[in-house]
Amino acid sequence: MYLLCIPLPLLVVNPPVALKPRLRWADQLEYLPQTANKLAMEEVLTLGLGGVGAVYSLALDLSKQARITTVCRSNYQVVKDNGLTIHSDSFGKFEPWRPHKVVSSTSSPEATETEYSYILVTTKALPEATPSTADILRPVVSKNTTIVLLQNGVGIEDPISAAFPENPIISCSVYLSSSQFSSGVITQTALERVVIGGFDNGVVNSMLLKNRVARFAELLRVSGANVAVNDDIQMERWKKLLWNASYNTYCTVTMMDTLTFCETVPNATELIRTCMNEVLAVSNALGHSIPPETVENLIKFTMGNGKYKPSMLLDRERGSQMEVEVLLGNPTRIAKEHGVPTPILNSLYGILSAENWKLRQG
Ligand SMILES: CC(C)(CO)C(=O)C(=O)O
Repeated sequence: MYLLCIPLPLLVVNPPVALKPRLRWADQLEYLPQTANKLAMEEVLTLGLGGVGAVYSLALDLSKQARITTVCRSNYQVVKDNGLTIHSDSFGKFEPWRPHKVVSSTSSPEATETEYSYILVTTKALPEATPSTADILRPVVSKNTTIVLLQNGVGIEDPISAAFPENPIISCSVYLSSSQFSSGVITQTALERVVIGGFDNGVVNSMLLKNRVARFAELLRVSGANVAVNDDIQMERWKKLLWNASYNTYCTVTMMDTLTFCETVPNATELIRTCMNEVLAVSNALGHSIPPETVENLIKFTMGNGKYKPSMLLDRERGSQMEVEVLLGNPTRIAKEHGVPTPILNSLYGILSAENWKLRQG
């Protein structure tokens, strides 16, 4: 059993950034229906029903204020016939849990007949994959849809925002120890925490975005989820990247869980620390203020905890594509644009890109 609890320094929510100028009355009125509809049933579509997708779909369902349609691919038949078995330390045991509707694709008539207020994207973030996530979403995104990204990495919002500039996007930093070890059976142990915030693309009205974030947070909170709202969600994403760009990558290269890597590789701590400091330097160059002691706190915490297999290692073991672009490719490109040297991240990017290529060859 692999357990991981995320240390407090990683979870501490920053104080809100400076208040934005107040909207005029007329602008506020325009968005009043969002508040007036507060208790209306939300139509929610979940793309991807693995560990993260299943647990947060269940959570939204438990709010009794959301009707869940799920798009399933590999587990479509199993979920359609039997529902999902979910054993969740946070939300309880469900044998089975059934979404309102199960569909096999976003373009199927059963999927497109509904207008969704929220679409949850919980698939792996693979910007290089075809069809792109934006293309998969296109048939089900309508004028009033808010797109919620529950994915790892940085820069993940850009392609979605480019495809749907008028739709609010909620970006989420998810800490969830949950996996689908066999088709349709999901296990989630102690860790459950999500930090959410609006993605400001300069097009979507900021009051509308704030309302959509608040409503989504409320839905999760009602169900008992551990949710926090942070206006500086990008800082949260970079903070999480400290862990993902170091432990995910070294554990995957060595095919070792965190503890085995730390205990058997003589310079493990030095490797992790250098990697985290590179991520910190890029994040500083972007103007995010992650406390520097976060690095040592994360190392101390991870070394003092049990064996844990990061998601990237699980992907490699399954022979699936790994999130190399969003955990390493985007950060190294951003580093380059800002003149920040990242030799360790660059070399991990090269090595893991090669591994991804080999996985694609089968
Ligand atoms: C934080 C953690 C460990 C679980 O959500 C993760 O992001 C991963 O395994 O990739």
